[in-house]
Amino acid sequence: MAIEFRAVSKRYPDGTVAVDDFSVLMPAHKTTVLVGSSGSGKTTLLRMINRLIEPSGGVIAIDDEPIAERDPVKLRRGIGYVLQNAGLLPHFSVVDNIATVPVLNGVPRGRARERALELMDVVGLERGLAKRYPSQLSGGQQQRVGVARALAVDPNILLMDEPFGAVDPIVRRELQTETIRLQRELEKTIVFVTHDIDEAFLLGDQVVILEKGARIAQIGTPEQIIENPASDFVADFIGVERGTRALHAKQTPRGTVLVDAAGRTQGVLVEGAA
Ligand SMILES: Nc1ncnc2c1ncn2[C@@H]1O[C@H](COP(=O)(O)OP(=O)(O)OP(=O)(O)O)[C@@H](O)[C@H]1O
Repeated sequence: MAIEFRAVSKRYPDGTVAVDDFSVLMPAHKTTVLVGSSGSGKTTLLRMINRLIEPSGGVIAIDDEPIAERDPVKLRRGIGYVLQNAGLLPHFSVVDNIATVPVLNGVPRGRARERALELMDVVGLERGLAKRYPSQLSGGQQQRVGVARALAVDPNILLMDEPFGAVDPIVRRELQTETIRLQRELEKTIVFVTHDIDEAFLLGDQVVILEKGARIAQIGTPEQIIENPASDFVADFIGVERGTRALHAKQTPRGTVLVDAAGRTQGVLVEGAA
């Protein structure tokens, strides 16, 4: 399902303009990443898709149907939502956390639990963890439960708000890889919020770089943005002159290698490839 923002704005009651005239098409079955610094309006954009926040102006449409005309509860049934701290219910076991929403929707408990176990397989959680409580899981495992729970209603759309912000870098990398695998297998339309540009480039088919007021600094594939940053702001934000993206060629007896700004060799230059 494609999601389209048409001239959407959001002004909070205190006068803060969090989103100012935002228009973007998020294609079906692709991952769109919203990336920007703190306060740029990413979460506001995301939460307008499932109507946890109502826009002050403009239209948001899913497959061309404006969501303002849809019943919010029914709308949310088709949309999975994953949050940074996983948002699990502390007194519910893993399996019941995953099964909660289907049970609320009327699926018999036994059937919902069965499906929850299947979803544990999908997100790479051992079924042996099913009876544990969230506090008995690692941060990475909790996040996987959060993803399984979001998938439990079999949504076409998955909203992910900094889902891996609170886990350590190694687990984060694992979860990122899992997200790419899940996307390939399940073909959901994913909207992913992060302030980490590397995560954005890794996961995004389409990356939207935001400035304050959710103004679009650049939108494109990771390749388009890296190869042709639209402004000094974007060049600076994506770090074209720093870290792993600032590569220079170094000659070695066996050929040319590429070295990043920190002096680490990142790879070998293969002439004529790609
Ligand atoms: N309920 C609210 N009332 C007033 N202002 C708000 C409210 N919620 C968010 N804002 C403001 O709107 C702007 C955008 O906030 P939002 O949470 O969407 O940004 P964000 O890019 O997700 O930030 P972060 O990365 O820190 O989560 C900020 O200036 C924020 O202070």
